[in-house]
Amino acid sequence: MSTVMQKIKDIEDEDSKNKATAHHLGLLKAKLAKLRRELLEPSAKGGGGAGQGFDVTKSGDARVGLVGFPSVGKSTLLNKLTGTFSEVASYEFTTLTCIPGVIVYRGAKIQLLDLPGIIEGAKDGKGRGRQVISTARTCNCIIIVLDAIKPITHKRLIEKELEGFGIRLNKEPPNLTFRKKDKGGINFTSTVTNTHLDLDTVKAICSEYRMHNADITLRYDATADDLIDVIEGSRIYMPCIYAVNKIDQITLEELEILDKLPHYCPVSAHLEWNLDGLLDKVWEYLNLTRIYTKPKGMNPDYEDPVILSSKKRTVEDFCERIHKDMLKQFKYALVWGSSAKHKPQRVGKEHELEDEDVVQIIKKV
Ligand SMILES: Nc1nc2c(ncn2[C@@H]2O[C@H](COP(=O)(O)OP(=O)(O)OP(=O)(O)O)[C@@H](O)[C@H]2O)c(=O)[nH]1
Ligand SMILES: [K+]
Ligand SMILES: [Mg+2]
Repeated sequence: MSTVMQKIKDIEDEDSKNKATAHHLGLLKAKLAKLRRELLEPSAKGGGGAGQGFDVTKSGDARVGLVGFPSVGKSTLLNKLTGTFSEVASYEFTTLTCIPGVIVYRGAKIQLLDLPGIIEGAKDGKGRGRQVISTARTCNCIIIVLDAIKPITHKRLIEKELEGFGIRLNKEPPNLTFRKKDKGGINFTSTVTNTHLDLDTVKAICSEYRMHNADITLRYDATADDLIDVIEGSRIYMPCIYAVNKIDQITLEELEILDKLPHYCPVSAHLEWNLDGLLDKVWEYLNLTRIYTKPKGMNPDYEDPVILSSKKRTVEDFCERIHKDMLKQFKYALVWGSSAKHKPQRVGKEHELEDEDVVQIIKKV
């Protein structure tokens, strides 16, 4: 283990010397990604254990995790948002395990996870860091909690810990294809101008993975890291909100600056300031789809929507959530709402639903 850690450090040192050429840098990045994976694989010995999260059952329609340095106010936030009890104290590492709570918001049940504080080096096995970040990987959205009176550099440190564990924040999966072949060498094409990658760099990265025959097509200005992410796989792309807590401790001028930053949400958990704003943002970032069911001849049930994710929201997904045999009996559906062209529109099971649509399923007789 220590040798892997040492290798990582050596590469990071070499990287920071910044003398390397683009393709050499690409090679270093690939080596680094491979070593990190080695470190996180279950076979790895010692160093805080493998990438196993806390054993908390998933429940509800979505899972949101609170991640941050110690004593930034994660537990205070959980208590105020969910009414669940998690111990709060002025000393660091008060929370030692994962404490779940539930928020019912706009008819959706959102599981909120309070997690132990992480420190720099968490991804490499310091403290309970790996367990925390493994659990974070199971979330649909992460709230990075920052302390308004602590240095702003903390944000970047937390991001690096999550990135080191394959979590990509507020980022779309790279729009590039990588196809392994049996022969033909490295074939690199791009539909746009590339400022980061050239054939040499791509070849250096591929050779590190012992891949000498592959078709690589870029559809945007991808970086070496993006290519490595695609080759490595198992990356998780997740929305992230930066909740800057303890704003009762800063000036109005400072608050105005924070308020303008993208993905930021200033709050005071203790004084319950802007918790509604935070919930609104969580809702926005989760991008859930509420579907109201309308039984034949009756009004829609607006109290208890079926909650679908933004990626799985066809009529078929809806049917599967209602009853396992629903699809067998499915004839067509009537849809009212923003996804419908008429009121109602008759649709098949491939139809994509929108938030707050009303659906009536017509069964075969
Ligand atoms: N001034 C101020 N203090 C706060 C606020 N929220 C939390 N605190 C205080 O910050 C300290 C740490 O709060 P916790 O909720 O225990 O923080 P945590 O992030 O869960 O800490 P660990 O579990 O140790 O990682 C406590 O003394 C809280 O009372 C806030 O909005 N304003
Ligand atoms: K604490
Ligand atoms: Mg805590």
